[in-house]
Parts: sequence; C-alpha cells; structure tokens
Amino acid sequence: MESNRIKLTKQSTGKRIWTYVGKNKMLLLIAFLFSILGNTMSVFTPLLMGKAIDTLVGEGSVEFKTLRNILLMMLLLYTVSSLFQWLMSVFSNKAANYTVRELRKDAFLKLNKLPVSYFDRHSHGDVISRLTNDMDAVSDGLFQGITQIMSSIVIIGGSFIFMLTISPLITLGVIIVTPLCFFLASFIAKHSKVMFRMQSSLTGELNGYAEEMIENQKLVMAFGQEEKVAAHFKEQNQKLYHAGQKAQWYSSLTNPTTRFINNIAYVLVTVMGALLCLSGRLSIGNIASFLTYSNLFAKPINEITAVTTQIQSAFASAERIFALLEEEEEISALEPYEELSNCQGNVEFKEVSFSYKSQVPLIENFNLKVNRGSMVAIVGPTGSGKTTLVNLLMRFYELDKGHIFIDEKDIHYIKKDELRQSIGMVLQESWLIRGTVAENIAYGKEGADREKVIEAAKAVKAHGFIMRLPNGYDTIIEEDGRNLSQGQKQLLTIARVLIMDPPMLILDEATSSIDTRTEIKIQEAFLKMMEGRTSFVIAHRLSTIREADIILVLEKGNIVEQGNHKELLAKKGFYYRLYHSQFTS
Ligand SMILES: Nc1ncnc2c1ncn2[C@@H]1O[C@H](COP(=O)(O)OP(=O)(O)OP(=O)(O)O)[C@@H](O)[C@H]1O
Repeated sequence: MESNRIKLTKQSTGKRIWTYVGKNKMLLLIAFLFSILGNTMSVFTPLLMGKAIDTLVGEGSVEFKTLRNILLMMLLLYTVSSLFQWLMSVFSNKAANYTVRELRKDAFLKLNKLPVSYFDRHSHGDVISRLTNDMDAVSDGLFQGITQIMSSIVIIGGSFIFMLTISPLITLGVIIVTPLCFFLASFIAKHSKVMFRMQSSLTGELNGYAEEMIENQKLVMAFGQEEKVAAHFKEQNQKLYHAGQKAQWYSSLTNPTTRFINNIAYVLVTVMGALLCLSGRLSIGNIASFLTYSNLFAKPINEITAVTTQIQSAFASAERIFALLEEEEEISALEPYEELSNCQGNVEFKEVSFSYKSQVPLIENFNLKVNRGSMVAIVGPTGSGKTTLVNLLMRFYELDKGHIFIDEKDIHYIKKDELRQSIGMVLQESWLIRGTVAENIAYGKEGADREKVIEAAKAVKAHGFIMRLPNGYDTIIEEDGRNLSQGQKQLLTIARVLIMDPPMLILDEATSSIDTRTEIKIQEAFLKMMEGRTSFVIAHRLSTIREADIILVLEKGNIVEQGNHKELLAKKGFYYRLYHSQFTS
C-alpha cells in the first residue's frame, strides 16, 4: 500500500551532510577563530624572516639587536600559532564527532522504522557496514576536510595579501598558475569518485557475505562447502582490492601533479624576483619572503588535493548512509487512528491480495472470518503461504489489495505497536536477546517484576530447567541462545508471550525434533496459552490440528479447504491426502 509510506525528499549529499554538520555551528565558529588566529600568525612570520635577512645583508654591518628582536618575535609567533592550531583541531574534531554521533543515531533509529521488506533486499552485513565502516569514513573525511578547509582559507587569503604588498607583478604570475592545479585536481577527482563509490558498495557486499557465512558456519562445514565459500570470498575480496587500488591510483595522481605545477610557479617566482632585485625594486629579504609565501599559497591547495581521497571516500560512504536514511518508512497507522483497547480478537481477512514480488502472485482475493477465542490451524505444503498470512496480520508487509479487520477495525488504522502488542508470537526460530533469562521473559512487558516472570515460567513448566541453569533466572543467554536447547528456547519464548497476556496469538509449531518430554511440555504450554485467545497456529502436529476449531488448508496462497478435522477428512479431498501423506503411514 504505497500511501502508507512516507516519501522523503532527495537532496544532494553535500547539502545533507551540511544539515548535520551545521548543527555544530558554534564549535565550527570557535575552530575557525582559532584557525584565523593561528594561521595568521604563521602567515606573518615569512615577512619577519625577510626583514631578518635584510638585517644580515646591510652594508658592512649586521644589526644584531634588530635581528635578535625579530627572531624572538618569530619564536613567539610560531609557539602561539601552534597552540591555536592545536585548539582548532580539537574543536573541529569535536564537531566531526558530534556530527557522526547524530548521523549514527538517526541511522540506527531509522532501522526500526523500515519495513521488513528492506531487510529482504539488503543483507545484514551490508546494513551493519553502513552503520560502522561508512560512519568511520565519514568521520575521518569530515575531520580532515574541516581542518583543511579552515586552515586553507586563512593561509591562502593571508599569503595572497602579503604577496601583493611585496610585488603585485610576481603575485599575478603565481595566480595564473593556480587555477591549473584546481582544474587538474577536479578532473582526477571525478574519475576516482566512481571508484570510491564502488569500493564502499563492495565493502558492504563483502561484509554481508562474511556475516552470512559466520552465521551458517555449521551448515558450511556439514556440507563440506569450505573451499567453495573461501573461493567466493577470495573472488569478492579481489574485486574490492581492485576497486580500492583503482581509486587510490587515480587519487594518488593528484598530489604529484599539482606539486609539479607549483614547482614551475616556484621557478617563475625565482626568475622574476631575481630580475626585480637586480633592477633594485626588491631586496633579497623580499625575495626570500615572497618565495616562502608562494610556497605557503600553494601548500593548502596541494594538501586539499591530498585529502580529497578521504573526502571522496567520505562522500561515497555518506551517500550509502543517506540512501538508508531516505528509504521509505512504514507509517504507524493511517488516520483517523482506531484504538485497540479491550481487544476481543475477532479477525477478518477481506478480499486480501498480496505478493512479495509484483510479477509473482501469491495470495489472491483471500477471505476468512475468525471469531474470538477460536483456534485456527493453518496447514499446507511448504511455500503455500502459511507464514505470509501471519506476516500480513502482524503488518510486517502491506497488502496489495483488500483489508484485514480486528474487531471490525481495519488494521491499517491501528497503530503498529498497539496492533503488535495485541498479538503474541512464538516462532520456530527462538528470537532471544542477549541478556538474562529473566530479561528475556520480561521482554514483552514493560515493568514485569521477578514474581511475574517466575509465575509465567512456572505456567509453561520452564521453571524447573531454569533453576537448574548455573545462575537460575540470572543466567546470561548467549547470542542466539547458544547455551540452551531448542525446546528450552521455545519454552522461554512461550513464557514471554504469556507474560504479555495478548488477546491473540500466532504460533509456529517446531518441525525440528525435540525430545518427547519437552514436546509434551511445549504442547501443554501452547494449549494453556491458547485458552480464550484467538490463535493462529502454523500446525505441524496432529494433536493441534485435531483440536482446532477451523483448519485452513492452503495451497499456492489460497484456501483450498476449510473446516474441522472430521469434516475435512469426510470430504476426502486435499486435506485427506495431506493428512494421510503426513500423519499416517
Ligand atoms: N521475503 C520474501 N520475499 C520474497 N518471497 C518470499 C518471501 N517470503 C516468502 N516468499 C515466497 O512466498 C511463498 C510463500 O512463503 P511462506 O513462507 O508464506 O510459505 P509457508 O507456507 O510458510 O512455507 P513453509 O511451510 O515452508 O514455512 C513462497 O513461494 C516463498 O518463496
């Protein structure tokens, strides 16, 4: 449903970066003030140096007193200038860090607002790469860029003014050569930008692949795919290496090229200065000062071109971060909102159509009415759309057509968190967070105390095994619940839903083999939880199916049969065949 999504305007990457950097105007201003003070002082020193030289070449005598004063002055200026430049980098570093902190926060918060389909399209590694590698690149580029630009403005402007005061004619010579450097630098930058972009995107891909492989290491080993996986990784890594090499190759051309042109300018200044000196219009000290100024003038230009590598890489990374930030968001609900307080659990699917990909139709014109407290068993061959149906009820995906009503309220008008809090979900995969057992059980209910946690655990008969864990309810569950068995994990997720006390349930029965005692426990826990609640069970067990009020038999996204166990068997249709193929020998 397109209208359910917020459209965000597209802005250029530079502008968007500024919206973040600009929030730290005060810090930038302070940094800039220190830059003006520090760099003006260092720009002033060549003038003093020229004067010092002229005291040495005075006719027959050296003015030691003046020379000493000038040298002391230069020492003082250099010292204070270094201090100010250090302060400038402290403040610009702060501005860069604050900027990236905000950007990282927004990117992370954005993840919670994206539709599930975004994660279908992007690998986890790629998303993580945007939040880590790309953020680092932006941070480095920003810091280098800010300090460089601030210093450059003052140094270029200052040395230009001092050069003019010494000799407008030679200044003109220097000025004519400078645009050449800019032209060359931007020409090279254009080419390397494409490569930097490719480098960032390949880094994301490689991270995605590495993450997938690490997650599925057992699978890789079990199927002896180590060599194949390593070969694929090597190939991807090689691609990344080439993109990085190319980007560096182009950008490394910038600095030597601009330096070469500057050196030509340097020779030009020397020749012109010598001629003016011979004609008596300039002193030796003036030439020495001018040469230093022409160097100072060119230095920031060279340095800027040197940091363009980092700045470009930062831009490429920023583009990937903003692409994430500009993704269409899921909105919580359409207005006017409907309240779901006192939810009874009457559910209706009305003329619902949905497909993950527009060219592959899945659910078409689906209708179903479920009364409160009923238990609906959804059965059907793999890929028939069982999970999809519950995904739609949870609004993980938007419908292409039709409506789903809860208590006669269209779920698109019910705020997402309210809707999802009304439906407890227990899936085959265990959905455990890193934290203690108690924290995992209390996850769904804010403020649930230890008493409630134990009560829920006891109700699903998980208390016994929890007490046998090394630290009972305070045992830390490792990532993905690695230190628990499949059955134990499921019992914890059932306890979590029980504590939520939702009026509706979605249960996905485990297909993997769990020992019979645990299976009975889980079955009992499920039944206890389903009492009085509207339940949708993706059913794999005969006992569940037999007890269901309605059995939905799905095939290719459509209900092919509907009724209770007895009625469906009597029909001797699809269910009858499915039942015999799955549950009887
Ligand atoms: N995120 C997705 N993107 C694209 N297609 C999908 C996605 N999830 C499922 N599908 C496709 O939709 C169809 C229905 O999938 P669904 O997961 O609903 O089936 P199921 O009946 O739950 O299967 P199973 O019993 O194997 O879990 C399948 O053809 C599947 O390939």
